Amino acid sequence: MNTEQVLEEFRASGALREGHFVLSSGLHSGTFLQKNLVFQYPERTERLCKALAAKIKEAVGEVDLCISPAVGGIIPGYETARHLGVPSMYVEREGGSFKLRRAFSIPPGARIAMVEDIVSTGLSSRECVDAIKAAGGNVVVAACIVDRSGGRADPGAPFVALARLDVPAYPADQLPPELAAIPVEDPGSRRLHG
Ligand SMILES: O=P(O)(O)OC[C@H]1O[C@H](OP(=O)(O)OP(=O)(O)O)[C@H](O)[C@@H]1O
Ligand SMILES: O=C(O)c1cc(=O)[nH]c(=O)[nH]1
Ligand SMILES: [Mg+2]
Repeated sequence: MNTEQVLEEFRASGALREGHFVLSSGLHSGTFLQKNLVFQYPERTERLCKALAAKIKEAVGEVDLCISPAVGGIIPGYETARHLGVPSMYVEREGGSFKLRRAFSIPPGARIAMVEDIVSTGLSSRECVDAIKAAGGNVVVAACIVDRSGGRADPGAPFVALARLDVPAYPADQLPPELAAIPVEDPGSRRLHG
């Protein structure tokens, strides 16, 4: 699957949103990939994650386990794991930082694929990779459906993206006037329990 085919799944789901969004990182953008609108469709999710699983295998060979950052990573992590024929776990925020909870435990020596939905700055991916390492895991690849950083993000492990875009994002005090004129939405979960 190439970037245009991935974007077509987002467009057809109404998931390619224009407006004024504050991103997980705190940066602002006029474009938001509302992946949950794609993941509500099992067949679209299957197509995307089957392709991501193949790309992971091509890049690093067999893995033993997928681990994703909640909330957005849970569905693509599970579906990618299904195509890789391995288990799927997730980390979730506890007091602001990602932890492996729910009695999940990492088998010794497991080769782990960290599976993220969208990468913007790479911060959430790095936090997830760090949480996996803190739980004793070996992350051999950081994979995502869409990297919107133009390849500049560093997720903290060898990086595989199914699609790659370069979408502008701005600090709050450097907004272009056309963006500043639009009311802001905060669609993610990072600040939900603040
Ligand atoms: O590369 P970054 O700059 O970290 O941005 C990408 C992250 O932002 C979103 O998560 P968010 O924290 O908004 O919550 P969600 O997973 O519940 O959507 C998305 O799911 C990624 O995890
Ligand atoms: O950076 C983010 O928080 C982000 C960007 C995006 O396009 N989609 C998303 O779910 N999160
Ligand atoms: Mg997320």
